[in-house]
Amino acid sequence: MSEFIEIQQAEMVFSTGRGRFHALADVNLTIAKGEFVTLIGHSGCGKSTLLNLIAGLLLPTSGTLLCDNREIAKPGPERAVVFQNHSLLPWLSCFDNVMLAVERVFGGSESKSQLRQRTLAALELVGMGHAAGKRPAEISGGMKQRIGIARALAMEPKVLLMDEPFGALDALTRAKLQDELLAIVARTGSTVVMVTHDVDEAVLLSDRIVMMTNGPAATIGEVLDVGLPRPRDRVQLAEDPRYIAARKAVIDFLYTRHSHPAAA
Ligand SMILES: Nc1ncnc2c1ncn2[C@@H]1O[C@H](COP(=O)(O)OP(=O)(O)OP(=O)(O)O)[C@@H](O)[C@H]1O
Repeated sequence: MSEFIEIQQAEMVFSTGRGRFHALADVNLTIAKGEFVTLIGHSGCGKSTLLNLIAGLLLPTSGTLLCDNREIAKPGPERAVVFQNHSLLPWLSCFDNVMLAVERVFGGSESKSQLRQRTLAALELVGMGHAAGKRPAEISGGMKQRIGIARALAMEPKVLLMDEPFGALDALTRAKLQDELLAIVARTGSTVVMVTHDVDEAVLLSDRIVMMTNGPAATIGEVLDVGLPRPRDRVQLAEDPRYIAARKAVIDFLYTRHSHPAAA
């Protein structure tokens, strides 16, 4: 597989009221097209900072980030982001929330009816066609996250960037959306980079798990090749020795070798 996202010697230093804060140092990572990569690490280690660098929402203090051989200099529709808190516009219907993004990307080249078709197709993809006319306040948290994912997928991004997309959901809704995401990614072949705190989520979804050390100057400690065949079934995996071994490797990294300073 070809290298699609390349992160070379990325470093992030924030200027704060109390001086400079060295968040990330020496981050090197390449992600192939169609790969599903999760970033895992303790709270505050810099997962969101790294995701925001890939999104172009932040620029590195030094180092280079490339997407499809182009330097990442600002946000772009080829790198769609799904946040933990859906970020839907409350005064617009679900349909219009998705349509807004579709218009931004395809409005210059497609007719209104093509744009509407794209919007509906994205809502159907996440099983939300029936809620098209509802406002965000009228649907559940899990449904809002689905709309956020539909909005991102509707832009046909080269890369889907997800920052703890299921973090605010109850365990059952979370499991359902994880399964749906697996099915969607299998269908679309999307490249995904996702931040999570959840070891099981990381093992279930990822091709590779990027494990980050604690900050300041956090970096990539290890990268685990999950190597489980797809399609993946959470019930069967629960007893699969390869799943158990992958889970243990991440837990060892997080709680034995890099336990959180606050918990030590
Ligand atoms: N804009 C900013 N200015 C100053 N410091 C920042 C800024 N953004 C992040 N930081 C600091 O950089 C470090 C990494 O933050 P980041 O949000 O990337 O961590 P995280 O691993 O995503 O955390 P969590 O899992 O709790 O969401 C933290 O110490 C944070 O306080």
